[in-house]
Amino acid sequence: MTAEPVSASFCRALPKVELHAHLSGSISRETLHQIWRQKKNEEPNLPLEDPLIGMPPGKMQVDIVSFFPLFDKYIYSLLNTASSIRSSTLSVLQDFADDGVACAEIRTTPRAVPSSNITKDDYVSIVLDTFAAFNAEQDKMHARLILSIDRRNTLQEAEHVVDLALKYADKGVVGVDLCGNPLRGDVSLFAPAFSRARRNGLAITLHFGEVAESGRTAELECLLSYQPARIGHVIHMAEDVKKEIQRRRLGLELCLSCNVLAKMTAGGIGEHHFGEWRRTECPIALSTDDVGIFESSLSNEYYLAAKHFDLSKSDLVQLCKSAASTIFGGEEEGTRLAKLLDAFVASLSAQ
Ligand SMILES: CNc1ncnc2c1ncn2[C@@H]1O[C@H](COP(=O)(O)O)[C@@H](O)[C@H]1O
Repeated sequence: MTAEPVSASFCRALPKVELHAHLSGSISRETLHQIWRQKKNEEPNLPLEDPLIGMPPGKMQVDIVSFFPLFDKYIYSLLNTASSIRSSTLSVLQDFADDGVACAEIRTTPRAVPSSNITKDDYVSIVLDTFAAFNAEQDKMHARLILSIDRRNTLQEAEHVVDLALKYADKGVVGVDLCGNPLRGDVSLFAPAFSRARRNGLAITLHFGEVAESGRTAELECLLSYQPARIGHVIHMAEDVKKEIQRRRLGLELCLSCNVLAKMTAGGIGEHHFGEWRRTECPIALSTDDVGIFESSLSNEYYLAAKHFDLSKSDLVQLCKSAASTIFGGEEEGTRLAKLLDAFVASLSAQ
């Protein structure tokens, strides 16, 4: 591989693996705008502001407190019909594929839309049908689904998410996640739900230590007792917890721009904890979290990592391999990714 510095086009061409992306947070501003325009045509008195004005591209200032209400108060009001859920899902998949993502495990929280007679089950089925149609149409990117339990859920709601994940496991659901506002909820409630998910073969990923308040050892030990294969963000925690993560070699889904822009970490990209974790044996999957909001694509995340941590082209290929080693999508998909990465390296050497 050439020793030239990493370029943006190299990062785009790299066959990448996206393992931590929230579906509704990954919708581009332009797609939200189009959905808004269509609704506004149908309903001129629509009380919602144009997303290009309400969430101005390149000028959004969000922190962990102002971030979550964006979904409940705004984005979900736009995604309230089967057709808007379908078209936004398709645009997210297309955007990841266009960015050179070869494998995407995208998560979403089952959401009922009573005004359109959409149950949580219908929602998952609409999303999965869109994934299936996308996967069938092209061979560049394979998309799988992870269902999220929201920290605000009751145990009964969490059990329903697990029911849906099991019901649709043979249609592309590969795991269960715990997400939502880290300043809310009691994660210990969900033990029976995660235990059932695991007993039935679903892989588990958990948002982990996103803010100091959710980084207390009691909470993190509880989360580790759910036997996650991967954990996301992994910012705030005591040294003993870090050691346990390393002992288990958990897969780490790390989101550079999201954490810096939402001020979940102190300092800039160069101070991100990616620098610390990359010296351990835990596989790392650089991920975008919510590219629709933070506006940094996965290839840009790789570019930023190269720039701020002095990584070479072969370091980035290794990073992709490390992400591929921690997918939930199974051995066959792992082999496909390994071949893609080998072919990518071979094509560079041939140049
Ligand atoms: C800082 N990053 C984050 N931390 C925790 N939860 C997050 C998140 N970003 C997004 N979500 C969760 O994902 C939902 C939107 O996508 P879906 O409707 O599920 O597809 C948000 O409502 C929130 O619960």
